Amino acid sequence: MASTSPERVAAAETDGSVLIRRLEIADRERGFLPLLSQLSSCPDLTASEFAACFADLAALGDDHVILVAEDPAAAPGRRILSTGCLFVERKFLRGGGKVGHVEDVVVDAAARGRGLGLRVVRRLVEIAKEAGCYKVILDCTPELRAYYAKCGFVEKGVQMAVYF
Ligand SMILES: CC(=O)SCCNC(=O)CCNC(=O)[C@H](O)C(C)(C)COP(=O)(O)OP(=O)(O)OC[C@H]1O[C@@H](n2cnc3c(N)ncnc32)[C@H](O)[C@@H]1OP(=O)(O)O
Repeated sequence: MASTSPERVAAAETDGSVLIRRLEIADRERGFLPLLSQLSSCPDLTASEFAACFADLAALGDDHVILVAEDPAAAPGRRILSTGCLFVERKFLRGGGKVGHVEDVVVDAAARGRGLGLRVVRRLVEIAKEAGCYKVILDCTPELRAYYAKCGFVEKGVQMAVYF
């Protein structure tokens, strides 16, 4: 995840106004946590708590990729418009195969309907393919079936969970 990782994948792409790139530590000041709170509970982290979490995830290298979509023209604290995460799970199955898990996809409420969610998820799927994953999976609510179908996913199986 960290921009300092030697095995970092080249994730950046731009349409001229919004840049999609990997999460940077400075994104705490650009609205990353308030954006995540539009998806689920995401209490604020101090700068040092954020840095510690960033370092833990950065240690996973290209097995944990967090993308953000940044609008450099927006107000400084509201520049991160979208995010999504890819976790690469390594297996003994399939000759030491890899499975990509897409998690924590969210677009700022004011920026929805502009194709940002599609761009972020498609880029995550490309990264998973480039990493050698044989499939990419995710969990979502029934209401999001059509959105993820637009992103190239097909329905498969049933989600089960134990919450603590
Ligand atoms: C694995 C997970 O993380 S699941 C959690 C997903 N996140 C959330 O539910 C958080 C709240 N919602 C959001 O952040 C956004 O609404 C998202 C991420 C679901 C969609 O992001 P957007 O940027 O608005 O979607 P985007 O504009 O890229 O839409 C792409 C296509 O999907 C369609 N679409 C978008 N949202 C939906 C929806 N809820 N239901 C059906 N179709 C949808 C769009 O109409 C568009 O179709 P088109 O290309 O034919 O015009």
